[in-house]
Amino acid sequence: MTSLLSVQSLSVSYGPIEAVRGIDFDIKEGEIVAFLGANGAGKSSTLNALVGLVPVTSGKVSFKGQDITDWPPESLAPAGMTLSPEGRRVFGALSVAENLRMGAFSIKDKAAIEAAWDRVYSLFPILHERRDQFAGTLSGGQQQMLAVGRALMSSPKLLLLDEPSLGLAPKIIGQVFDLISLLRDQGVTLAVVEQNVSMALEVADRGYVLASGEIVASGAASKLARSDALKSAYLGAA
Ligand SMILES: Nc1ncnc2c1ncn2[C@@H]1O[C@H](COP(=O)(O)OP(=O)(O)OP(=O)(O)O)[C@@H](O)[C@H]1O
Repeated sequence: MTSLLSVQSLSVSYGPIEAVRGIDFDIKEGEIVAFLGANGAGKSSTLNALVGLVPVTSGKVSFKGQDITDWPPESLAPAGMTLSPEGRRVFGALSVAENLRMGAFSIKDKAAIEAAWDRVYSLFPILHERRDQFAGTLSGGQQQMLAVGRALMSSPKLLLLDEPSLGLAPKIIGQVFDLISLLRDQGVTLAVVEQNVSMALEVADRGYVLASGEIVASGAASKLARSDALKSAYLGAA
């Protein structure tokens, strides 16, 4: 399998804080890759740097064989990579349909936008039912569907999901992981940051464990699930 995304020596700093310290990883076409680690390990900073939401301090990011390091966020969706951010960040005062429309900002063709809406509504019929409702009035689970739906509007090749199950009821969490598998079956490659380690490793092919901005373990999900490095990363001992 060829690498869809290849990252070399990626570092991200916020002033004096080194959030990500020279990490290397790759994501192959068709994979689900989990990024795990305790709070503050650098997972969100990593995903945000991939889509240009925070600056890359040093290192190189290649997507589909092209150097995309330092590309601005608005050029990543048309290139085929989108992020569903932590905390959903839906626009509460806009309707469901308008939120989705924003995910298709780079699509000019009206028929293509309609097709994208149809695709998302067929994945999430509840969003179709509530398409004219303010997004702020949706439940947490529905807002999460909307955030994922918005990221899917540009038909990404690679979808980055930051904490998709955060704050959701246990019953809904299962649906989120079912969705991740379904999207992969539909040809989307996924990188998933998750605190729900066991469910993430059940659905993922591979994983990377971060601690203090470094990768401390990586490998097949089944192997990682049993690894001591994973346990130490959460106990803060890695
Ligand atoms: N905008 C910011 N300004 C300053 N420091 C930041 C900023 N964002 C993150 N950090 C710091 O960078 C480090 C890594 O944070 P990051 O959010 O990437 O970790 P994380 O693994 O995603 O954790 P969490 O699950 O809590 O989001 C932490 O020390 C955090 O406090």
